[in-house]
Amino acid sequence: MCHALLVTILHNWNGHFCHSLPPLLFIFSYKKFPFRRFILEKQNSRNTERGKMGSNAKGRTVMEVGTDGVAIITIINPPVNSLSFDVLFSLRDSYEQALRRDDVKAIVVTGAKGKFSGGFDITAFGVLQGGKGEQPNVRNISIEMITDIFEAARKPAVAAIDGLALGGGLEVAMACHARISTPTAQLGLPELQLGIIPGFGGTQRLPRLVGLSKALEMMLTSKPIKGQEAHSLGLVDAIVPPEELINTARRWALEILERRRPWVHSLHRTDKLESLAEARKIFNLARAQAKKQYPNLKHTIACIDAVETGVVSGPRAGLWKEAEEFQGLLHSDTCKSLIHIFFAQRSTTKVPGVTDLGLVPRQIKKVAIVGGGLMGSGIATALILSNYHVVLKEVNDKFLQAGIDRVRANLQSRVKKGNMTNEKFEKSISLLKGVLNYESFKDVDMVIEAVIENVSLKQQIFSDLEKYCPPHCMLATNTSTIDLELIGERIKSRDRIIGAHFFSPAHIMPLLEIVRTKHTAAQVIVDLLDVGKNIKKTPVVVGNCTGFAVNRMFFPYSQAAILLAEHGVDPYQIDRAISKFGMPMGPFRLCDLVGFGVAAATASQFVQAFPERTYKSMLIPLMQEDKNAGESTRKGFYVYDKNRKAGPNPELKKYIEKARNSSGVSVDPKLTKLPEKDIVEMIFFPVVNEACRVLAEGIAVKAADLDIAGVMGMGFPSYRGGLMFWADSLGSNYIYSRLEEWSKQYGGFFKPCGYLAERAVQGATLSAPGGHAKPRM
Ligand SMILES: C[C@H](O)CC(=O)SCCNC(=O)CCNC(=O)[C@H](O)C(C)(C)COP(=O)(O)OP(=O)(O)OC[C@H]1O[C@@H](n2cnc3c(N)ncnc32)[C@H](O)[C@@H]1OP(=O)(O)O
Repeated sequence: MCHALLVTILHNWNGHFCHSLPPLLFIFSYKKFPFRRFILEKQNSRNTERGKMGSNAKGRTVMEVGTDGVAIITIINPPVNSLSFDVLFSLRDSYEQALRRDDVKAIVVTGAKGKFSGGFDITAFGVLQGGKGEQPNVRNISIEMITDIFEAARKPAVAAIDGLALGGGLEVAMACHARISTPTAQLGLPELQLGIIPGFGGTQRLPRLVGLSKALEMMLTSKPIKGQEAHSLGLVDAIVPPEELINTARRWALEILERRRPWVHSLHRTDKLESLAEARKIFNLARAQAKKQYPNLKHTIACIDAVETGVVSGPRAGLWKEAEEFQGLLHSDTCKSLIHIFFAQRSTTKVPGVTDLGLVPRQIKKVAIVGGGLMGSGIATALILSNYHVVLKEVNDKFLQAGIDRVRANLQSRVKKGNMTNEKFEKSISLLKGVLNYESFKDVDMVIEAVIENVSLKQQIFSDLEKYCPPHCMLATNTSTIDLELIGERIKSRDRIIGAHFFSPAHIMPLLEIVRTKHTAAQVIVDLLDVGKNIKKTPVVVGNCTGFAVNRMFFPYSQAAILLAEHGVDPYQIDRAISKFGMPMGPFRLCDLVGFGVAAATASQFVQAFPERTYKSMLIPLMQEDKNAGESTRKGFYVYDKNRKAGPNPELKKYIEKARNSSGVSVDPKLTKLPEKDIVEMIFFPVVNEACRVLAEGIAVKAADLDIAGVMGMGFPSYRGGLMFWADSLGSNYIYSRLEEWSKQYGGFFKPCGYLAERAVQGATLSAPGGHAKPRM
């Protein structure tokens, strides 16, 4: 649990997006519209293109014309009806056919299987990002297709939205002349979470439908809204239950044709736009907030710029500006990193040798938790929020009541913030039962032990669990560091033992580190993956070792900072450089937050496990002796006022001096003027080095899992793609040579591992598969 508290704050501060877009009679002219030419060329070479367009290049639309003269165009591209190039070409073809046919009077656009569309096909971003030859340009789709064909159509079109209309999906819907939605459909422009801005006219149409402030909020936060709210904002025109969706939409389309409903071109509405003076104020405020909250990100500002251009110079100019910004952002490191994170997050549940065996997760109905402390009560909260029955066990009434009170407080804080109804509160809390013995464990499907980090206590608990729980019951521990083999030493059914390492507060933090030993049954891993999904966590499956993946990778983070401070780097400069890099806070501020007690205990575990590469310093023990123990004592590397505002500790220099003498090191004049870039590298390259070891030993299945673990567990900036993705952007050779150079000057702490050395010699990336040990099972 060493990083439990740390991780909470980190994540909350991270601010990453883990995890917030003319009625002309159109006569098509082949010569005038290069996009048409592009499409035809693409169609001719479609077979070759298929390979390039990513795995989703199987999409299409189908059109059915009813006796009422309404053409229903349905987008079909499972699983989320994303807009692959195939779908876009086919949508255009269907539209053109509908416009040409005399028996078609009006159009309804919808998505198959209850989903309108999840937006542009993210697997096809690679095609847009280029390669050789002519590449499709989003401007062609946005202006020549969506605006000049769809919105300008001389037959009315209505979007029938169920499930989701996100990104390009909502943008297509906004180009229709009306939108009908189900109440629970999700509508949004989440493009910024991918490092781009909406590119199919979203920056122009959304503000004209919902007003500037709401549109900016929706785009900058990437958060979707539900159909009901979309209706109250004017984004959709009517709300109906799913079974009435298509019929209402087709009737609505005919009523537009008969002029009984307005024929609205969103791009040309102005009634929702604020006055120019008011708009300027909104833009200035949004820019100031974006710069403060996301200082390293350009695309937030680009989004505001595109909206502003449309408001100041008209929507057509806005569309051009949007397309220009989109095209530029596509090639940015931020976009590439965030797209990597998008897929990496979804791939953590694909575990070779486990999830490919055809195992079906068993139903887990009732879960027991041993220990009602901060972690146990957080885990209980997460479970009851997702409708699991929970038995919470403590050793006496007082502790039990405190645990239950903590669960109640966790839920109440949701009610206070308006995120939970009283009814849901009552329902959730009714699922929790407090107990003082193992009686109620006889019919549980899973137990999570969440007591203090004491090996013999845990061993005793697991012996008891084996006695009292049914034979199918999964036996999980929430330990953050202790070897699972040791915990299960006294029991027979070791195949049921698994680590369920939650990060505090467990009901909020998104990461679940699932630890398997070589005995853990694949079925048990599949079961826990399913529980993780149900309680909305991102699981990362890792092997068993001291600190597992997250804590182990990051132990050199604070050690490197202390090493640098002892060699003469100003600690506050280190924290500033690391925060600027994008971490929620620097290592010294973090240490204060976690508390010196936890920091020292964790450090000692790593010193024991990896003595050759831990930097041993007296700095923390010396400060602890004088009751400087971090934020809880209002004195640590910083001093804290009563509002928890941190300021430099004037005595810190003295302690560093003492620690330096005790380590026998001296100030290195070179380091006293260390540039920020070097500070970042000297702190993070040892972390990369340890991550390489984790990979080489098969503790992690793939580098992308470590990227997700670092982003969700430690607050590593997602817009840098995670630790290994970022490292690969610098090159294995560069990292190796720098570590080698520092290890000669400052010792074994920096010594590059064999895996890194090998990759450097080969000129290979650190993330490339192969060459490392089989996953540990
Ligand atoms: C020009 C335009 O303005 C640009 C754009 O439109 S960019 C795209 C904007 N759209 C988005 O950002 C939406 C991204 N998707 C999501 O947020 C979520 O996937 C979702 C809300 C649609 C569905 O969530 P959920 O039901 O939990 O399923 P989830 O596991 O995320 O996705 C299911 C599968 O669909 C894939 N998928 C989801 N959205 C996709 C998309 N837009 N393109 C391609 N694949 C997509 C996922 O990768 C996943 O594939 P997998 O099963 O092989 O791992």
